[in-house]
Amino acid sequence: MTSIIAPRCGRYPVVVNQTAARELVERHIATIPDFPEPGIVFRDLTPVFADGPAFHTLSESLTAPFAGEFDVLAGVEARGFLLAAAASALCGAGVLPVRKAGKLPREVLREEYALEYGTAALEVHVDALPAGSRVLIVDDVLATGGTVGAAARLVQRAGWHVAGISVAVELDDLGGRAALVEEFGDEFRVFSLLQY
Ligand SMILES: O=P(O)(O)OC[C@H]1O[C@H](OP(=O)(O)OP(=O)(O)O)[C@H](O)[C@@H]1O
Ligand SMILES: Nc1ncnc2[nH]cnc12
Repeated sequence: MTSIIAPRCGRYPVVVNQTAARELVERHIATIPDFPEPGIVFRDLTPVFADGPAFHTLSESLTAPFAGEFDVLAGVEARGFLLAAAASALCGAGVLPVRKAGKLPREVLREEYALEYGTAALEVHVDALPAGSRVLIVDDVLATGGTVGAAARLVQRAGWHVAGISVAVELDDLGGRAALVEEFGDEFRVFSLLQY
């Protein structure tokens, strides 16, 4: 059993039992074959978000392995927004919204990337954070790694530091972790609560 001490609102520690977290969250994940297109096995976390204890536990479990190592949580639109916002409220960190292209009103940096089912682009405001800010990137699913890889490149191009990547679900067969290691080496840790 792995237990991790994590800061809560910077004042007192909370112990996260990652084994219990894994079991609770896994019970609420729905698996949908052939969505959004034939051949894709979709891991749907909306039932996790709908269950108070499961969502709370998941949000704590994503930041616990990086306790003391980050200043801000980057949430990737759209599902990553939910996790970053919930986790930030629990640990006292701010949120950096990493948005799909064309949504942010001021000067942006943009990174294009490939998905398991398509291509997309992400953006951040170039002046969103002070130089050197330590940014923990959170998302629901790590599949090919295209999304969090693009988010990591944005963080680095903006002059911030990638404190790590933390996801609820890692799809092992899609090679996201290996792709991140190939691009970034061992610059930062990648944590996933569940693997399929
Ligand atoms: O590792 P990858 O191959 O990049 O895939 C993972 C990404 O795919 C999904 O987002 P999607 O782009 O479908 O957008 P959504 O959150 O708006 O549904 C998921 O929420 C991750 O962000
Ligand atoms: N198989 C999958 N399930 C849920 N989200 C995803 N994002 C990319 N691939 C996915």
